[in-house]
Amino acid sequence: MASSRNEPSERSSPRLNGLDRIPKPFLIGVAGGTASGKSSVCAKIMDQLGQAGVDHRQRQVVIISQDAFYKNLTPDQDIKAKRGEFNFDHPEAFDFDGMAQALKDIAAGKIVEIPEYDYVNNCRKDSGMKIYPVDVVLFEGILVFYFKELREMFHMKLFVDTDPDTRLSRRVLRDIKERGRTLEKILHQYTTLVKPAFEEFCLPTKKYADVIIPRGADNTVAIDLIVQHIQELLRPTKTNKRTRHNSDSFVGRPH
Ligand SMILES: Nc1ncnc2c1ncn2[C@@H]1O[C@H](COP(=O)(O)OP(=O)(O)O)[C@@H](O)[C@H]1O
Ligand SMILES: O=c1ccn([C@@H]2O[C@H](COP(=O)(O)O)[C@@H](O)[C@H]2O)c(=O)[nH]1
Repeated sequence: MASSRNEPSERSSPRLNGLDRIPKPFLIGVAGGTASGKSSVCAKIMDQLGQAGVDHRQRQVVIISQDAFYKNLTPDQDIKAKRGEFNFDHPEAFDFDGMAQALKDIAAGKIVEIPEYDYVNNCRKDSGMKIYPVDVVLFEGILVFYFKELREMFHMKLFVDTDPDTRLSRRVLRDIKERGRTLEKILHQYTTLVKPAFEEFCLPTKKYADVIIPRGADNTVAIDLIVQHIQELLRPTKTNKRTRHNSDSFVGRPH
């Protein structure tokens, strides 16, 4: 469960250019199918905002994965998960309340503890990640636009749109290398659960995106434009100097 405290920030680094005038973080949702490149796109955005090499306690941009909010499995579900038969792609698999509370606390400038997820053992790790007050939050996951309350909190919504064959081949390589899976189990889980759930729950949320990014992290033009746009939005001008609230976006486009 995410937890939060009203501790004062222990940091002294300067805020991102101009953000000292904007008290709330800029929340960006990044959705897309499995292995579409959501994490890679977020990493590139963070890099281009000049934050990649910065210590996590000093950072003004943070990436949070929705996967941190998978519910704990019951013993029966755990047995199914080990066989590749538990549906991790269904909205019910996520702790929606935990996600919403964490985002609200981050938006309120609190220090928040986010769980870390262990894909090998299908459970949360004992350790978590402390999120200090930041200027920009990139919240990525397959179903970040599925939950209305969550969706409406984002100031910018990106959908990473990568060809399904490419996604499957990347998922196979990644899950064998990093998530302790066998080819047989990956393909079984993909065809019976991941692909149908993508079509039912993830793909229909593409319509909520402000920007669709074809080819994911390879799309340097789209990423450059998004980074420029973020920097432009966050820079105070004579006309947008007023304080921004989540329900009072100064971004031109209505959601
Ligand atoms: N443009 C790319 N070219 C080659 N491999 C990529 C590319 N983008 C992502 N990958 C790889 O594909 C896998 C999934 O990418 P990732 O960014 O983690 O996707 P997601 O967060 O959507 O699951 C990772 O192993 C990553 O290194
Ligand atoms: O224990 C787990 C948790 C998740 N998954 C799969 O992960 C993807 C979501 O992560 P991406 O980084 O977006 O690919 C989802 O499709 C789940 O099926 C898992 O296999 N096991």
